[in-house]
Amino acid sequence: MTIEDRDNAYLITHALAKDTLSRLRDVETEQVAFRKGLVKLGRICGYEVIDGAMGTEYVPVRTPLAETTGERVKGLDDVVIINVLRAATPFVEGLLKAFPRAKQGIISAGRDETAGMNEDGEFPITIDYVKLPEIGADDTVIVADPMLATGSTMCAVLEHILAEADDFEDLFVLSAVSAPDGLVRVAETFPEADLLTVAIDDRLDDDGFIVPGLGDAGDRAFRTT
Ligand SMILES: O=P(O)(O)OC[C@H]1O[C@H](OP(=O)(O)OP(=O)(O)O)[C@H](O)[C@@H]1O
Ligand SMILES: O=c1cc[nH]c(=O)[nH]1
Ligand SMILES: [Mg+2]
Repeated sequence: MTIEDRDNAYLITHALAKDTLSRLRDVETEQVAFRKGLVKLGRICGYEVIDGAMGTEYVPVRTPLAETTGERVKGLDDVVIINVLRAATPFVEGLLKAFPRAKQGIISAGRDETAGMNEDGEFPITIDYVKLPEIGADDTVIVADPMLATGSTMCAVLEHILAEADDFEDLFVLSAVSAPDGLVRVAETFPEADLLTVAIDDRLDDDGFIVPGLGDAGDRAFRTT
């Protein structure tokens, strides 16, 4: 099974998204610029979700001069954004500029990197904090994590979400950079989700890092090593 076979994985192709990601990839981009870049990318991706998936409806508008008809985005208030701690935090800050009234959830999920990848290319994932808002049938749920590497974190996160909510309008997994293996793992395991990513990179290295990728997004944004 390859990405080309999937009908639930999509590339975000906005030129500014590609430009911003290229700056994030640059090893010379330091913490503040890196964090701001993730915020910017989140905002662009949010606009792309609105443009590609949400549609508009006609509404009456009274300007200072006349009655007219305008357009409003459908379902803009029925959005749930789930922040996968920690690297998604600046990414979500940007998404919230596109969805300022979104309900927000948090899932703290981390790879156990000392355990390493198993023979199936998965990491053990520790989830130690989950706080989700109520998810309703009209809600568009966006699960944000800039990095989708082996997909282990996202699979664990989606399992949690789907255990609490199985009725929603749409479920999007939004990432900046994905590795082919992880993307396929998540797309196959969760056919009810649509996967959106700005780039699909070449491969994972032996430590489970995306190559070329952008390094450790959490460490670069939070200045830890
Ligand atoms: O697809 P996977 O192989 O699971 O890898 C992706 C995960 O790795 C990173 O988180 P990390 O565990 O480094 O935590 P952090 O965000 O706190 O740095 C990243 O933010 C993803 O959550
Ligand atoms: O390349 C990777 C893989 C997982 N997490 C990251 O931050 N970067
Ligand atoms: Mg990390």
